[in-house]
Amino acid sequence: MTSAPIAVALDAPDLETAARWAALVTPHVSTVKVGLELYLRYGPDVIASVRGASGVQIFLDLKLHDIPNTVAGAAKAVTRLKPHILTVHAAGGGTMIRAAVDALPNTVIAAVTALTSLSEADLVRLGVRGPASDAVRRLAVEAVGAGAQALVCSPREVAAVRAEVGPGITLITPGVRPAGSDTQDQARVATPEQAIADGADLLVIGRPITGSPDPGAAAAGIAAALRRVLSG
Ligand SMILES: O=C(O)c1cc(=O)[nH]c(=O)n1[C@@H]1O[C@H](COP(=O)(O)O)[C@@H](O)[C@H]1O
Repeated sequence: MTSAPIAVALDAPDLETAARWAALVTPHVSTVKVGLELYLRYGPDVIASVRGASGVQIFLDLKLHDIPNTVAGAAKAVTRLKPHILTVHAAGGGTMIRAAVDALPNTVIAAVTALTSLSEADLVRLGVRGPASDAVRRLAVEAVGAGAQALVCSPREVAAVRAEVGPGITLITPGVRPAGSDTQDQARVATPEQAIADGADLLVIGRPITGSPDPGAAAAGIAAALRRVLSG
């Protein structure tokens, strides 16, 4: 059975917990995501701990956002970790995104458009013109034009982004919540089934899995639901 297109966000306070979660979910999912919490506490060694002996893909979510020269240097600094995916903020602009793409040719550079924790009203207050989906599409066009092979957006915009960028770009959606589960600090959310039906290629899911008493079973349950959508 192939693993489901899910990146489990290992947002853990300690390495032991992250490695335990990774071991429990990797039979069911394609990818595990290491973000700022783990990386800033433990540094690059965290990657080997969560990768373990499995063939799971590593999504390194550092959301780089700086001038092009600094982003290029930061991207080169993680080369030896061989991440499958590395995030940068699309708002850093095309030249910055291109710098990351050129610095890490064997890694998929994923441009984060508008954080899923921001509501439509938040975005307007921050000066974003028009609906979120328009802003996300503008950022997506900029990022793809600069060579980004993947985009991070909310599942609410994924269909509009797909229509804009076509089939060749990997669309990654956080802000995913199984029906009835707490949205917590996420604002622009949808269910896993809806995200996949609307064209997402990889779902980032953290607390609905890692906050469960049995993260392995939670991952297996969502993976089975996705398989039903994908085969239907
Ligand atoms: O780049 C990301 O992965 C990301 C972008 C975004 O817009 N929203 C977002 O939630 N994320 C990440 O996705 C994960 C979502 O976790 P949960 O809200 O626990 O499912 C976290 O690790 C976030 O850092």
